[in-house]
Amino acid sequence: MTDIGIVGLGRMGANIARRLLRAGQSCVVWDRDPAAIAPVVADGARGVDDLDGLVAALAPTRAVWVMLPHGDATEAAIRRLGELLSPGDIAIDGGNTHWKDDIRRAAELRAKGVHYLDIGTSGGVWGLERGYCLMIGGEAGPVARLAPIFAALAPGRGDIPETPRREGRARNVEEGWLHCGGHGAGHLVKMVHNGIEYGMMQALAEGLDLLRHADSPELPEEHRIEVDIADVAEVWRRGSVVTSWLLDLTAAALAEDPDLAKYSGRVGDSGEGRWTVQQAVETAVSAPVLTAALFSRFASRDEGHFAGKALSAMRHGFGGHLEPKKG
Ligand SMILES: O=C(CO)[C@H](O)[C@H](O)COP(=O)(O)O
Repeated sequence: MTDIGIVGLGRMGANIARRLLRAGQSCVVWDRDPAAIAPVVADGARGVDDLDGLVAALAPTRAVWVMLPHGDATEAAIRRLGELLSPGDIAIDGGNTHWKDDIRRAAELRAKGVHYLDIGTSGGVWGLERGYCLMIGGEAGPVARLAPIFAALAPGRGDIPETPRREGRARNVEEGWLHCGGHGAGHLVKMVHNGIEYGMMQALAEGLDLLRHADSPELPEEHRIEVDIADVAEVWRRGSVVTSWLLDLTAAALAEDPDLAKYSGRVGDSGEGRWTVQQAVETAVSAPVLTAALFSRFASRDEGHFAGKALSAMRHGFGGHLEPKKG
């Protein structure tokens, strides 16, 4: 494999470049922030000043991996790559783009003979050490060409036991990378992965919240139980049915501070949960857990809290119940 280009050296892109460099793959890297380029160059990449320079520095046939926030930044980079790349080259979007955008872009790039792959990339800030789970959409040819890149980025088999009765299926899946289907399939699978992530996170958070409040003054005294949720999260990591990486991360955070005081309780979102719920509506598939998890994030923001005010107004209206104005 010749050099690969990496565009965007944020939390994900820089470590993707580093993991490839560690595997012996040469990389040409660019970020619009020059300060982000230098540390990756120090780790062995070749830095360039702009996207044009990146494409010029790569030998045909090229592969350029864009790892930018979804939306305008990614769209602009892919559009410019469409102008710069030559027939046979491959443009990759490894971010969290909506899969419908992939279908449109792939058609636009195909008209110029440029291949396009959408790659859902999971592993977060731990990917450098643990590897990245890759969910790939696009034509089989470019996927096969980049197989060594995917193998280097993926976690590998590790110590995960083999799933019985998988004989005859693609081995690379067990190493952590999957060609999910045609254009858009990679980001579709990643979108739903993130929707599931919301649901799992929400379930853990609600369960721990219940235990944290098991000594609530709402309960009669003889029913109040004090629970150390940092220890509960830790013990659940060991052989329980709910073991998971999300639980590992939760246990680590609770060990540091059982009150999680550095967080406000306001939970953001980057869009994939919303798209998952939209997908559920468009396909008439019932997804109540994923939807509730998304809506719970919205509620966490307490912006205006108008619904609560409306409820109080109705309670006041029909029952004379008075609720004090928030202080
Ligand atoms: O893709 C990811 C994890 O798989 C990203 O961390 C993403 O930001 C998570 O989604 P959100 O920001 O909406 O919680």
